[in-house]
Amino acid sequence: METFGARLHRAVAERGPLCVGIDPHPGLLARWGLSDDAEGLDRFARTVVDALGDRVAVVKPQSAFFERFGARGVAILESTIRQLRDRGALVLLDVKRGDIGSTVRAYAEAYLDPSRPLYVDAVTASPYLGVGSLAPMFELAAEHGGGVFVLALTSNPEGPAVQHARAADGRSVAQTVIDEISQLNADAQPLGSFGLVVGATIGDTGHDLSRVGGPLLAPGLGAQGATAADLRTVFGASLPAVLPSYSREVLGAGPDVAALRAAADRALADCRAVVPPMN
Ligand SMILES: O=C(O)c1cc(=O)[nH]c(=O)n1[C@@H]1O[C@H](COP(=O)(O)O)[C@@H](O)[C@H]1O
Repeated sequence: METFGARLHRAVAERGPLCVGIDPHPGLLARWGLSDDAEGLDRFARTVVDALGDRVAVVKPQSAFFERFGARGVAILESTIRQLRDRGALVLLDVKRGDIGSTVRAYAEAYLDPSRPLYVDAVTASPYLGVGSLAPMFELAAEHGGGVFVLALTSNPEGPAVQHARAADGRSVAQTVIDEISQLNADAQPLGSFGLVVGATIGDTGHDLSRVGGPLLAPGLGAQGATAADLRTVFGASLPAVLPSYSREVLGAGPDVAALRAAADRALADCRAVVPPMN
């Protein structure tokens, strides 16, 4: 079985270092001339799949925008995931799950067990109930070749109050998360399956990402104000592991399929200029 890290490494080599999010904000639905209902959501998601599913390495549906429409929205999420996988994109479901371990086990089954309807290649998870509480996710990911991206240093301005706080041993809370995830990737080649989320907006915070061994998802580009050039400041020597992620910046070019493709191509060109090939 090929690990998620190996599959991601290959996808980025073939398609380039880019993740595009599917975040159907009500404002974007309106700009695309779509209704703010399940039908509009379905059309939006299908358009993104048609435009980008066969060319972008990773597509990241944001679950919240599908859950807004209840069972119909989740059914559309299921079919969006299938369509993306059929077109060869890796699907990273942005759900930012985190809970006590026994409940995390159920989340892990929902997203990382290949027999389940919402099965995806990888999910986002929150470690702020303790990294150890996510163990069932790590176990199921390892068992089935999936991936988990754990929040470390998030792109929002509220993040540092929690993430930069000092743990008992003097490290920042985020650094403890970074170090624990690094251990999970020990010896993984060519890339570990356990990633971290580090916002492109955060500047140089002095955190040590040099031993992570897995992918570094970098949201916050475009709509939140960061540019590809900012990745240099945030990631320094760890740039080869960075997977830049854009949502509104690319989606705003729709609904025209050619315009969406051109926006993704521009984003990819900006990222290629900064992010060297993965080691
Ligand atoms: O895990 C994420 O993807 C994430 C982490 C983070 O620190 N900041 C962040 O913006 N995100 C997600 O990345 C997407 C950013 O969207 P845009 O600001 O439109 O590019 C949203 O779906 C956020 O939920």
